[in-house]
Amino acid sequence: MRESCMLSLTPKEVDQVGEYCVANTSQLPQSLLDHSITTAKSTERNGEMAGSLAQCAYLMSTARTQRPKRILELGTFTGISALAFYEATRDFNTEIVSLDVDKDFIAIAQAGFERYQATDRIRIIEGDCVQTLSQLEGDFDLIYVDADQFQYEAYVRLILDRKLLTPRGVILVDDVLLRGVTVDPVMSPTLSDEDREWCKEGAVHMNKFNHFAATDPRIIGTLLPFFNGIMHIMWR
Ligand SMILES: C[S@@+](CC[C@H](N)C(=O)[O-])C[C@H]1O[C@@H](n2cnc3c(N)ncnc32)[C@H](O)[C@@H]1O
Repeated sequence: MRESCMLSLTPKEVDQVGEYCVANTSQLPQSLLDHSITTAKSTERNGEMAGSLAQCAYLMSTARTQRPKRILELGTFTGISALAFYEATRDFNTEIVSLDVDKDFIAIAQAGFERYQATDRIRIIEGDCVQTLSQLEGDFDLIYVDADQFQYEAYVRLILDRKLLTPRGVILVDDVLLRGVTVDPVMSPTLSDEDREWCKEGAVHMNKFNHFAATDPRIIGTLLPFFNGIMHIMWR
């Protein structure tokens, strides 16, 4: 039984698999294809912080299944995941609220939303997520957590304590495996020393977060071993 193992790939092979997934995925909208190029050109390290097109397709399918009235995103970056939610929810008139602290990223995202005429349903709130979550009102059917990885537990605790998630809602928390370094500091041999140090620092917080998500009595947490690790959370 090895079906829970992630593929062991070199960075080049990861890109190849990503391209293959996109080529075999239905209807990725042109806005996302274009915005992924804009993101790669306008941010450091080829827009590495952005969700991949394959991951955007996964977010779109989840949003379509959930048929949400409201989506909350923590971590806008250049807006590609928010745009994915927007495209997926054209039939549901979903309101999308996206949080980020970085003015420069927000400006790129906002320009993209204007270019793709998505400003009618996407609203960005600028500020630190912990502060914004402490004041945000309303409830959300889908919450995507993709901001400061050191703060994940604080984010999800606030979401639960403040009942920002609807009774049948879903929280998706990105990057919880940190290229496998959350599991074992020597995993992913092709990681650079710099990236490994960063992942090792994050892993301390991520291990605490994953344990919290798996054991908090209010929720069911399921750690999914795809992309960079996704924690799927719903009310128990
Ligand atoms: C991984 S990126 C988000 C990627 C985006 N969801 C996508 O798929 O393209 C993380 C984002 O979180 C933002 N961020 C980091 N710390 C934050 C904080 N404390 N509060 C709000 N946003 C934060 C960063 O500015 C960055 O844009």
